[in-house]
Amino acid sequence: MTTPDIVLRAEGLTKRFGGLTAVQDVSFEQRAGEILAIIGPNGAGKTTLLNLLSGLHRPTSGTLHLLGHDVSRASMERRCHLGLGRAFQIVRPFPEMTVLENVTVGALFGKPGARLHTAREEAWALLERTGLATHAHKPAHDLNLLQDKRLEVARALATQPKVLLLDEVMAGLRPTEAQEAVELVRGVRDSGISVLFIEHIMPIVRDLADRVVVMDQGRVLARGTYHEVTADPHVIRAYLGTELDQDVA
Ligand SMILES: Nc1ncnc2c1ncn2[C@@H]1O[C@H](COP(=O)(O)OP(=O)(O)OP(=O)(O)O)[C@@H](O)[C@H]1O
Repeated sequence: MTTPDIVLRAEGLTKRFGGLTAVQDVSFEQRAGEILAIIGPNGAGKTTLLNLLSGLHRPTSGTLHLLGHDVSRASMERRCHLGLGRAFQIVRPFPEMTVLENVTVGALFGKPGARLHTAREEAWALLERTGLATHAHKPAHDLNLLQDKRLEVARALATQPKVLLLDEVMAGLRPTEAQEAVELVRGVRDSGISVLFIEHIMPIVRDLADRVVVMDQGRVLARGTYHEVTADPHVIRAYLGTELDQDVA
């Protein structure tokens, strides 16, 4: 099956928690092969939006299409099987299992009916690709932070996504490690997977994103290329200034 031109289409997505509207009337499209960044100040609703995309939350209103399928009310499993993968900011592998076993679980989860030996072969290939092959037989709790993040990306890739959601996976990395992680994400995109990521570190957004959606107080404040949104006076007022001073180098 060919991948549609638009992999994600959110229309009027809204999420209320009691009296608080965390995400309000958010609409955007992600094109196939695109790296799309979601940025905005603390509390802007970025994580809630990602939770609406992955299926952790159901929207109060609005719709979401994934690869042409209406998944507005679909479970996380259904979205995963349709081609959505997610790596979390707080890395949560199974700590006692080896790195290889952790990725194998991802490969089994992503494909109902997958055979164990096929899943293990796929897991090996992903460990090579994410630079973790030499750590394959270590328990996951022995990895350092960068390796943990590589493992999280490998586990998400093991579900064979067409769209990968990344939630601040660069957080806490040293500058050289962040650059390695940037290369990893570029490699993921170059393999044909569309990537949507939340990030606070602006140089990473500049280096990675084809387009940027800026959120503020639950709404979309601006969208465009990095240079377009960072020149937008509304974005500068609501978010930038201090953020632009941060650097990964
Ligand atoms: N499960 C929940 N129940 C109630 N309120 C929530 C819940 N999740 C998020 N919120 C609220 O929704 C708003 C948006 O939060 P969210 O975590 O989505 O923002 P964010 O842009 O990801 O922030 P940060 O950059 O700090 O992670 C905040 O006011 C937050 O307190």
